[in-house]
Amino acid sequence: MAIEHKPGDEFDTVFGQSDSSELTSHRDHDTAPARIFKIIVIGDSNVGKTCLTYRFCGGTFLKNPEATIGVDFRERTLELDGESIKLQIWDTAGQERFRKSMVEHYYRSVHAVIFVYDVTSLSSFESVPDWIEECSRHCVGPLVPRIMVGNKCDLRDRREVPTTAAQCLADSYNFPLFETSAKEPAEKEHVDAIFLTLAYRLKSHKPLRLKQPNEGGVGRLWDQREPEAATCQC
Ligand SMILES: Nc1nc2c(ncn2[C@@H]2O[C@H](COP(=O)(O)OP(=O)(O)OP(=O)(O)O)[C@@H](O)[C@H]2O)c(=O)[nH]1
Repeated sequence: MAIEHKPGDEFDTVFGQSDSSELTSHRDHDTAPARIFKIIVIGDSNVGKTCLTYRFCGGTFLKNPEATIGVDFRERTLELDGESIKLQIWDTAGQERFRKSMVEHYYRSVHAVIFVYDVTSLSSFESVPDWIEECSRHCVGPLVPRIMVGNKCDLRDRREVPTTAAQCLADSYNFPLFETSAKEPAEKEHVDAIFLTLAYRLKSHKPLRLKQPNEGGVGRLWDQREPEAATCQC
């Protein structure tokens, strides 16, 4: 079941079934435990979920990633306004055969969802509503922040998904949209900023605006409203 979290909540028990001792780690400088947030990254196979999460948690572009089987976990602890926040990123498998036994685990007690598509693959973009529907089927409610990320923007000549179409779809769900590249070194800070935006959102539960480098309208105010039926007229 999705959790509505408020400032001051603690999430130490969220991963009660995990065997990771990291999850109970505490801040070095005092005794307050870091709040832990589970973020799942969802989307078709090959869109770059592993590379995006690796870029954020490892700082570099992962060359020759292998298809994710089940789930890979990555973590990064952030210091936000003096508070230690630990993001536990669940890099999920895009291939059905590698994910079907794990789906229930993906969505259990999730705090935020990132839907990834590949801007050079129209089919990966067209799959986004199916991923959103799967998410809804697993009772992830409107108070769980969700964002859409179009990856592989470095492949400018191969783009198949126009920003306008992506923005239209994102608007129909009231999700913020970001376009980036896990590969392009110049986008490193932007990848960080996307995850940071989520982290601030989770921490404060308040609307937050991320300024994009081009200010082209991609990346905007969060809107908690859940549309009754998402429709994209584009
Ligand atoms: N040009 C470019 N290639 C990328 C980018 N991100 C990932 N790739 C490549 O896309 C391919 C798939 O990347 P992954 O990160 O493994 O994709 P995935 O979505 O995790 O795939 P699954 O584990 O099968 O679900 C790899 O060959 C990556 O090198 C990017 O931003 N730009």
